[in-house]
Amino acid sequence: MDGGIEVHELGKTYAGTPAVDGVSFHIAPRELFVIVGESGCGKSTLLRLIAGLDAPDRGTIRLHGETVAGAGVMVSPEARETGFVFQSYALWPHMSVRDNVAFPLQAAGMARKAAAEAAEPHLRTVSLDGLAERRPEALSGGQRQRVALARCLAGGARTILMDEPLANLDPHLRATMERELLGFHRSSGATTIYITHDQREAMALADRMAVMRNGRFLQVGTPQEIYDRPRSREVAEFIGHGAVVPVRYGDHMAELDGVRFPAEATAGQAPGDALAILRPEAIEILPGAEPGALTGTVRETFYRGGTWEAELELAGGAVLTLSHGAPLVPGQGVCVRIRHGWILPG
Ligand SMILES: Nc1ncnc2c1ncn2[C@@H]1O[C@H](COP(=O)(O)OP(=O)(O)OP(=O)(O)O)[C@@H](O)[C@H]1O
Repeated sequence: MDGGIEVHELGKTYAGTPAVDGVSFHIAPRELFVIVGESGCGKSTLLRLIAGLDAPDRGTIRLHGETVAGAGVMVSPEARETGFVFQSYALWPHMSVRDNVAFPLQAAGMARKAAAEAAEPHLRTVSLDGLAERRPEALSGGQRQRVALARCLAGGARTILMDEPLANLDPHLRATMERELLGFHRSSGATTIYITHDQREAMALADRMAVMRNGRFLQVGTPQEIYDRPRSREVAEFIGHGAVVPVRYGDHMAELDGVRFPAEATAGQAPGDALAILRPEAIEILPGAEPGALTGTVRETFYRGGTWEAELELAGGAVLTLSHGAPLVPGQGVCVRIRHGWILPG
């Protein structure tokens, strides 16, 4: 049975400080699971434990139904049927593109010529068939990335681990490579774990994602769940834009500066003082004052290419984040309506 990836209570401590601190999760077969978190939160350590490059201090890892780490078991990286795509690309510099892709097949015992032929369809998949004779040094960053992907395909990896693979690329190439990575993941049939510190990239790619901090998972869910219903202030502020403001909550409504607006909360949320996350797209800018409107003064503005993002300080002191299709100017008075908010649990 193909059980995907199952990780239970995994822990790894370096010099008395936990880098991975009791993490448990289950990734379904063929899922693309993204782990996002700030530098130093433990993402790479977690990936290295799954790859078998490091041994955990506690917990278990099962890959596709087989225990590969834990309870006295430590399966070598080679025996885990795992492909890596790391930032450093890790291509063989003295081999051509074709030989790099054919390498896992040769390592598995296939003759050189047969391995080179078997590499061809994988080179075509990543559109590198025209560059097969080149050495990695004569490729762009994005092309090297694609060689690493083709090598994963050729190796028949059932688990693909990607550690910030797009970090060295310029923004335009990143967007192209994101599309290619998604296509690659789907055609490979592999279960993929992708780590990044870029929450935008995480949301664009993930079937489900985990937000990691201090060696732990703060929340696991689809990008939309995490964006719309963050479990804590930390998650709300790390994922997407928006403002966390104090409100009074009760009966599916929140009150801010004497104005009530619809608010969702987890079942069992007690009425009373609470914190709400208000996303920019849930705040409507009105042509003028009207009942149920809040008024404020624009503080900072940022042009985001086609839209203006602004911080609006309300009369009561709370600061909202707005997004608007027309220029907003610091000092300008603005009336807004809050369409809905999410009450942070607690
Ligand atoms: N071999 C090691 N020896 C000692 N400490 C380590 C080692 N590897 C990682 N750490 C520490 O463990 C913590 C987690 O590191 P890790 O590389 O997993 O973080 P990360 O989230 O991948 O960060 P980045 O995004 O910067 O790569 C950090 O505090 C790091 O300094």
